[in-house]
Amino acid sequence: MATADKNRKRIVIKIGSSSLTSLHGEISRRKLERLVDEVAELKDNGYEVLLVSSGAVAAGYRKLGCLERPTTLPEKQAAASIGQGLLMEAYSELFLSHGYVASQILITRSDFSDEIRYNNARNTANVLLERGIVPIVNENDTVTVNRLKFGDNDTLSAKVAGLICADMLIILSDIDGLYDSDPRENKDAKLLEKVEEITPSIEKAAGDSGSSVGTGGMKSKIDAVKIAMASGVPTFLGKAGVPNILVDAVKRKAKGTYFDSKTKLNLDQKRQWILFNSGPEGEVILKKDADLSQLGKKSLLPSKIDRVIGTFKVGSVIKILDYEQKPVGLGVVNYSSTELVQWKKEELTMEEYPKEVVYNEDLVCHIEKSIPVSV
Ligand SMILES: Nc1ncnc2c1ncn2[C@@H]1O[C@H](COP(=O)(O)OP(=O)(O)O)[C@@H](O)[C@H]1O
Ligand SMILES: N[C@@H](CCC(=O)OP(=O)(O)O)C(=O)O
Repeated sequence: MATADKNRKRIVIKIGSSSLTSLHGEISRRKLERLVDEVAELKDNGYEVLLVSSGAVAAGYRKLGCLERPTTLPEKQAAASIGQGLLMEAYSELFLSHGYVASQILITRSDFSDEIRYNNARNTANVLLERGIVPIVNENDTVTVNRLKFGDNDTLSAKVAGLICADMLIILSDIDGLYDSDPRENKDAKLLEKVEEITPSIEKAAGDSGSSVGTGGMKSKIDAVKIAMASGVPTFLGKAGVPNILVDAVKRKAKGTYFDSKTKLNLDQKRQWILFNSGPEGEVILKKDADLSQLGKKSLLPSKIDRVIGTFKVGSVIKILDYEQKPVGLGVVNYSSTELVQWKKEELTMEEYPKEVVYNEDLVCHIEKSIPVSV
């Protein structure tokens, strides 16, 4: 996908809590320094870099008076409130020592489910990147509620990489890539150097748990990779702290796992927003004879709708279900649920409907089962 300045490659780097902390779960200055040195080297080589950094909770919990990383949401939020400032202070100082300015962007899931705020976030990031700043993104932990959290920064980093049309997403973790089974449980686990498709066996290999300081584990990294792949962003997963890992990763020489989509879904930004961020509000069920092969080629016509479920307004994102209620698409609807229900009752003819139910350009369809949808 194209970036704003074609000559400058755009890289998003995600670093997890476990790669920024000491054995006791507190932020390690040495690890932070090493990361910033490497990011600065990429900047020196002409790359635009956006960093998605975890670590707010880790940086703050001791000062909150907790002996260990807290587990309750209010305590984590309070720790993040202390730690985020400290983390940014350290990043700003370290980047300045290389002659680069760092900036902070805090995002919640609800910022991304609002299309206007989503687009604003892109505009802000674009200005910062084009002016040589290093934006540092984290979830706005202090205000998010469990139900509406990204929860882990892996998913957030993939959504941000799609948002700014990154040329590459680099996920740095405490492990040197994806293995064919959890290396903690199987010492013979093998590193997968190249992955073109997230198959069920890869999902199984990733399991579901992470380390004691990270929240995501390998599962959330694979979910993130699916989003990045669908958005056309090649992704690398490797170990933080390995010398030259960032420069080598962009040259495709680093040890780790490279994820390159074979299917090239390359969703445009509107469709990325619909699929990964919008949060559908209602559903329409298609008629039995609706030709599903036309979905995605043409706009969705009122005559294809059998039933309307739930309440939605003009401009909401709705799920499109086939006759057997299997999801076949998502799209921005041009009518409210009240209008659609009423008009169906009145048996309006096609000519009496002023427009299609969902325009083709506002519709994502044939959603591969493997892609996590924002529902
Ligand atoms: N198939 C797998 N390949 C690699 N790591 C795995 C796999 N399954 C589980 N893991 C575990 O996932 C951990 C990385 O996740 P996590 O601790 O959340 O990292 P981070 O803090 O970097 O987000 C690894 O340390 C590893 O123990
Ligand atoms: N937003 C949280 C990060 C959540 C988290 O732990 O993420 P990760 O380490 O990437 O699994 C923080 O800054 O502490």
